[in-house]
This record gives sequence, C-alpha cells and structure tokens, in this order.
Amino acid sequence: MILTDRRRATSHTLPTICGSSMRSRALLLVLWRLIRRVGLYSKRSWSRLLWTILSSLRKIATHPQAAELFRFIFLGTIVETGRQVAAKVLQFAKDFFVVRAEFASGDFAYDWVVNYLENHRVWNESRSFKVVARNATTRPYPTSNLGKVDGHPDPLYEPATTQSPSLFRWKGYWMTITKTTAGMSHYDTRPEIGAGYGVLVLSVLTWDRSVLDDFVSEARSFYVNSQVLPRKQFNIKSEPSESLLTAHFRQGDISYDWMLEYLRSSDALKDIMELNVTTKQSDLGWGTGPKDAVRFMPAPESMQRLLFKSPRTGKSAWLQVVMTAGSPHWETSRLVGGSITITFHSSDREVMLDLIDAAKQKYTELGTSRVTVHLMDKYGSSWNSFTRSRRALSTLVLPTDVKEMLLADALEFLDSEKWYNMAGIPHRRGYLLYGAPGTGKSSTVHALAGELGLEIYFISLANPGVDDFSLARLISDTPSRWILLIEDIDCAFPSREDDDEDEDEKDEQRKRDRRGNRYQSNQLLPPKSAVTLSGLLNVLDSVSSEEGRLTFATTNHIKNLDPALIRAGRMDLKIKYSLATASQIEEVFKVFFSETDSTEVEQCASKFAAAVPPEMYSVAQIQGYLLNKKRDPLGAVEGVEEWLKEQEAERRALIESKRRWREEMARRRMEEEQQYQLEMQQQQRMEMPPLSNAGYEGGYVAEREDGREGESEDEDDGAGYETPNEE
Ligand SMILES: Nc1ncnc2c1ncn2[C@@H]1O[C@H](COP(=O)(O)OP(=O)(O)OP(=O)(O)O)[C@@H](O)[C@H]1O
Repeated sequence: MILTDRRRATSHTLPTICGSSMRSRALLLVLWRLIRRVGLYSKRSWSRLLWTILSSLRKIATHPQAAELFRFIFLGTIVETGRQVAAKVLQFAKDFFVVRAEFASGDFAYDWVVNYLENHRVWNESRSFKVVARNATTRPYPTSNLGKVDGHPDPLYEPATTQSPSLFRWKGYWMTITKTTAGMSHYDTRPEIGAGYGVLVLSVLTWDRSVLDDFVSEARSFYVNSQVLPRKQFNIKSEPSESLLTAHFRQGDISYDWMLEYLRSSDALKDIMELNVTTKQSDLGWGTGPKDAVRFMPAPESMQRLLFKSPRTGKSAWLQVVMTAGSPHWETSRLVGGSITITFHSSDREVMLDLIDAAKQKYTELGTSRVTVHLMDKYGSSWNSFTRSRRALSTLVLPTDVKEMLLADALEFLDSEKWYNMAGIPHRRGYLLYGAPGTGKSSTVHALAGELGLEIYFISLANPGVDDFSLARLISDTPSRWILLIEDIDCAFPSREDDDEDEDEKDEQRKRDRRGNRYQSNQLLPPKSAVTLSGLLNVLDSVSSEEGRLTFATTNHIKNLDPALIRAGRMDLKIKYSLATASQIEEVFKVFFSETDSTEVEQCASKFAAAVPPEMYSVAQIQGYLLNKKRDPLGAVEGVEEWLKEQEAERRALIESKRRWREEMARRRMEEEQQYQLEMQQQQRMEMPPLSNAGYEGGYVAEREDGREGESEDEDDGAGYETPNEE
C-alpha cells in the first residue's frame, strides 16, 4: 500500500520537474527515490550525513597505514618544492656565471674561433675526438711529429661527432665548447643547412661577459695575422657576410683578366688548395718556359682562401675566392660568362684597392694587352664578353697608308664630338671594308680597337635568334665610344646577283625548303637572316644607342649590298682589300723572318716576291705557306715554285668542280621544272569535269596551243579561249 502511495506521489510531482524524454524521466525517478529514502529533504538528515562523513574520516585518519600515506605526501611536496627552487637558483646562477655564445658556420666569426681552437690543440685535450689523416704541414701542430718528410698526411684531431662538450682552459677561465657538424638536417631548405653545416657553442664559466669578447677578439686577430692558411671548414655557397667587402669581377671586363692572371701567379697559388691543371692553350697564350706548358688555375666553383699582403702598406688580409667557369659561346666556342668573387676578411677598403692594383701590375708585367670583345648570345638577347690579345697595327701588311689613314680618320672622329654636336650630325662613322677573303679586314678592326682602346661589339646577322627587335635592343645596350662590327654584312639578305660563283652553293641550299624541296621560280626565297634590311638601316641610323660609334662592316661581295646600306652617312669610308701585291708579299716575308739575319732575309724576300704572281693570293694564303717554313727563309724561296704549282692545280680543280657542279645543278633544275610541269598537268586533269558531259552547252576543257589545259568557257571572264572547232 505504502508503495502504491509513493508511486502516486511521484507520478504527480515528476511531470513538473522533468522534461518529456523517457530516459531522463527514469533517471530522475531513481534520484528522487534515493533522496526520499535517505531523507535528504530535511535539515536533520543533512547534519546526520555530515556526522557520518566526519566519523568515517576520523576512522581512516587513525588507521596506521593512512597516517603513513599522509606523511609521504607531505614529504614529497616539500622535496619537489625544494628541487624546483634549487633549479631556479641554479638556472639563475648559470645565467649569471656562464657566458654562452653560438657561432654558425658560414660566418667569419665561426672561422676565427675554429681556427684558433684548432691551432691551440683544443680537440687533442678533449676526452672524445676523432683522428683524421690530413696534410698538416702548412699548420703548426707541435704535438704531431709524424709525416713531416715522407709525403704522407699527418694524423689530426677533430671534434667527435657525438656533440659532447670539450673542456679547456683559457687564460685562467674554464670553457666548454660543443661543435656540431655534418648536416643537422637534410630536409631543411635553407642553403646553409644540410651536409657540412656546423654550429659551435662556447660557454665560459664566469660572470664577466668581457672574457668572451676578449676570447673572440684574440681568435680574430690570430686569424687575421696568421701566416698559415686556415683549413677550409665548410664550403658554403652563400655570401658569408654582408658587412665585409666583396668584389665581383666579370669575364669580359679587363679587371677580370687582371685578377685571373694574379690568381694564376705563384704568389696566390701557394695558398690555393684546389687547383685545375691544364695543358690547354689559354687565351693568354703559351708561356715560354717548360713549366708553362702546364697551367694551374684555382678550381672553378670551389671556395679558396689566400693571404694577400699589400706591397704598399704591408697590411695583410685573408681573401676568400670563388670562381665560376664560363660556358662556351655558341658560335666561337670561347668561354664566356665566367666570374670571380673575392670576399675580403677585412673591411679595409685600401686592402681591396691594393689587391686590384697588384693584379693590374702583374698583368702589365706580363706584357699582355687585350681587347674586349662582346658577342651576342644565340638568342640575340644579351652580350657575352671575353677579351683577346691585342694585335699591333704594325703587324698588318696593307697597301701603303691604309692603316695610317684609317687610324688618323678614327682618331679625328673621336676627337671631334663637339663639332658633330654643333653641326647637328649624329656622332658616328661607318667604314665598309670589302674585298677577297683572307685579306685582313677583320684583323684591321681588331688591331684598330686595340690602338684606340675601344671595345668591340660583334653582331652576326646570320644568328637565327636575332631579329630587328632584338638587334635594336642589343645595340641600345652599349657604351659611348665603341666599335660595332658587322662581319659579312651581305650574308644577311638574299643576294640579288645569283651568278656569283662563291655564293652559288649556299644559295642553292637556301632555295630548298625544310623538306629539301626546291623553291619554285615564282616563289619568294626565304631571307638569310631574320633581320630585315630596314631593321638594319634603323639600327645604323638609330639615336637610341650612345653615340661615338665606329661601325665597321665587312663583306666579300660589295655588289650584293643594297645601295641604301652603303650610302654616305651610313658607310662614310669604303676601303677595298685586294689580294696581295708584290710589296705586300715582300713585307709578309720580312715579318715572318724578322728574327733571322736581315741581309739574307732582304734578298730572300725580294726573290720570293718576284716568284709569287701579284694579286693572285691573299695574305692569309701566303702566311699559310710561310708558316710551314718559319725558320727557313731560304727553304721558303726554294719551295715557292712547288707551292705555286700546287695552288694552281688546286685552283683549276676547284674551277672544274664548280663548273661540274653548276652543270649538275642546271640539269637538276631542268628535271625539276619538267617534273613540276608534269605534276601540274596531272593535277589539272584530275580536276577536269567528266568528258561525257563536255559539249557546247555544258562547257569543256580546251587544249591550248602551249600544251596547257585551259578553263571552261563558263568560268571564264568573257575573253574565253578559242575552241579547236573555231580554229
Ligand atoms: N693584310 C694582312 N696583314 C696581316 N695579316 C693578314 C692580312 N690579311 C690576312 N691576314 C691574316 O690572315 C688571317 C685572316 O685574316 P682576316 O680574318 O682579317 O681576313 P678577312 O679579310 O677578314 O677574311 P674574311 O673576309 O674571310 O673574314 C688572319 O690570321 C690574319 O692574321
């Protein structure tokens, strides 16, 4: 009954308390029953509950095991608090009594400290190290007595890779040093991280920070004043420091040649550890001594250290040299685009200037004088520069006065800039050098450039990458007072006189499309260059480039040139280069044997000149013959008859082969023409309407007198063909 009553009471109170969900209703019902059973709804029952809890706690506390537990908790709290306080105090003491510095490889400070530590045998004193075999003869390792004379490397001590700190004493202070090397992370994208990255942590047990400053400054001055090459630590490509002086030398600029010669000299080579050994002739020519047959160069793409001592002030500084090798130019295969970057381990500008001076002086002592030549790259987008030996104007064998006249004219032009400005005439002058190949046209330009101290900008119109636009852009990127050299200017445009013998073969090739099919006579021939005549004229007349320009154009075929190209104002002076005259032949002979007894040479020269027919051979051809007899003037005279016979035979053979070639070409042309006509006839027949429909009303194909098929009358414009019937 009681149960029933309670259920009733619950059922009518619950809906006012809870929500609608069945599950929460059931939960609340259980709770409600619990409260009612314990009687928590009354004040008396609360105090009873409290009393129960307290009495239970008292029971637990008086239990012997519980008392033990409380004691442990209490003690533990005290110990942990003490430990934390001690750690805080220790950390504070460490911060206060230990000075800590970090050095990262790639920075010079790192090198100073590492160099200092290595020279003070810190790793030898360490409890953990690795032993490596290196050549230590250049380094003062007093403990190492091995390997001094037998050419084998010495054992050296290096920090162990375990990163364990080494302890050492410096001026009464204890220091610990930790060196981490060899690639902390291979995944790091920063350039200085990866294999070879190193960090050095130096801690000094002192509260005085100036101890560390003193240490670093001692390491620095030890490094700077050291006469022993510091061992290369890490080959880091990035710039080591922005605050130090760095000088860049680019190939094509004469200062690059100075520096290259200096680096090749024995002064610098003694410090350089990675060398390129070559027996290849360099731009600068062979040396005279037997040792010069092998040339040494600092290895490109490597970082080299060398000590430079200024001859003027006696100051010295370590230099870090990084060389980049150039790549071969597409047309000439000369190396272009190389560079030398020198970082001075000093911020003293005087040292840098002294180095450049010393390099220049070394270069002058060698007696090499060079001319800078800029060649366009294969895309016609930029200039690649290099230098080549200067040629003395006196070595050119030209008809009397030509050299003198050219030089005087160019000098006068360069001197009269003001006059040009006053007269409102653009300050530029054009020279056209024309004549047979090998007569000295290009050599004249190079010799003149050396004489006038001007740079040559060489453009090749046959370069597939160059067009009007790129040519104009390239020309605008030039200095004032320069030489523009356009060789074989005729090659750029289709020749208008196809009967030229030398050009026949080239033209024949050009007259074929990519698949080898011949261009028909009614089709336009492709131009030889993407540069158009008007594009070139624009460049010659342009005011965009700096003025003071001497333009030299050379050609073997002046008759192929458009008159617009060579009119006065564009080509002011036209100089003809002929095949060698008698006096030129004699002079070439004398130049060749200038080191032999003069009376003998005089006699031989006139005999030689009398034997060689004038204006038959170029100077280049005569030089070619004399090169084989360069120490034997008498032999040169005796052998000339034989050589002339050979030349004559060669000439005849050449004429004969050209004749045969022309005949063959004419035959092929005729065959092609016939084939073409035949194909056209067949094609027209195939397009012809069926014969059954032919008739007066339907139109027809008429046979023309010349054998070609006519068109139907219906499609004609009214003039019509005469029909066979009408005929
Ligand atoms: N008049 C000359 N005096 C001295 N050397 C010459 C002379 N002519 C030609 N040579 C020599 O012949 C070689 C070719 O000369 P160069 O290239 O100057 O001739 P070029 O007339 O420009 O020929 P091309 O028309 O084929 O370009 C060079 O090695 C040069 O030394």
